[in-house]
Amino acid sequence: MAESEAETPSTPGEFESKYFEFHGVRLPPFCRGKMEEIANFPVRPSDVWIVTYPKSGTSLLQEVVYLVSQGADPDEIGLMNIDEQLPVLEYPQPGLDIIKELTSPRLIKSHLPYRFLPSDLHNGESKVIYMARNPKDLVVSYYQFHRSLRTMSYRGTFQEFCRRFMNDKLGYGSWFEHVQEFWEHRMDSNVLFLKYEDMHRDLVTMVEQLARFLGVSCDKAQLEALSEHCHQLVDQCCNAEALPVGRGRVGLWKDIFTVSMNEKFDLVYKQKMGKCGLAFDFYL
Ligand SMILES: Nc1ncnc2c1ncn2[C@@H]1O[C@H](COP(=O)(O)O)[C@@H](OP(=O)(O)O)[C@H]1O
Ligand SMILES: CCc1ccc(OS(=O)(=O)O)cc1
Repeated sequence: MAESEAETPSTPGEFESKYFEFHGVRLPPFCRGKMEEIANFPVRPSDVWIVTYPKSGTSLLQEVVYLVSQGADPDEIGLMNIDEQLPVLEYPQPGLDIIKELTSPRLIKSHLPYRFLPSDLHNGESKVIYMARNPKDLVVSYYQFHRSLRTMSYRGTFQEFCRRFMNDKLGYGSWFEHVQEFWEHRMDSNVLFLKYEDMHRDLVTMVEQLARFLGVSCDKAQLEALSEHCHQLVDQCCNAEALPVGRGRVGLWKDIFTVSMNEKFDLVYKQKMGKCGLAFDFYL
């Protein structure tokens, strides 16, 4: 989705006008007119859905899920266009009609909040993997993404962007509601709730969890090989020489947040996350 730098700056008004409100949630323009069709989208028992708030490590998770479920080689994954294999439900391309016709088993991604997903998913019709990322690294990542996206051409400061995030005024709505809604469904038999930081902290346990959830049977040696392959995928991004140092690492927010911004953020975090019991690693 990332596009090149915009030539014309986007004023706050222009930026606002790019979104639309759906049941009180700010959604990107490409979701307009298809929310009802999405609610009625036919889900299959063999589907695997990957759901995240944007910039939660969706690409990495899709590679790991693909590897665990299909047993593919990590080098092969690097060469193929994996995004083509795992469409995003609400994106204009390939679109709902094409996704409906894909052969089983389908792997489908979405950034939509739980309540806007196909109602079949609420009825436990297929497996849903949700991944959450600590909101400080996420907001930095989402800001960088908005700066590089021509259609959004965001030219505000990080401070202003962070304020929008804390006030739930970004595309796909409130991060706080997004994660808490899924957290409330973490015990549903068709839901697996994961955290991005755990991919960096304890990938082996995550691979085990994924294999169990997806019904992939493997012995200890196979599990070790799978985990080793998944490590390669994490390294390909976070230690890639071509990328800015430390992309995707946990705790990079510390270089961007000011002390006062951090204090304000912690206050909002405490207010909005309340006593939900969901905790994140902000450093590793
Ligand atoms: N193997 C991988 N491939 C792509 N992105 C990865 C990755 N490992 C970690 N990431 C990180 O995941 C974030 C993007 O999330 P998403 O895939 O949901 O858009 C980026 O964070 P940063 O912007 O903090 O570097 C990116 O660096
Ligand atoms: C701000 C609009 C937008 C567009 C696309 C997104 O998804 S992704 O991060 O490229 O997967 C998120 C937000």
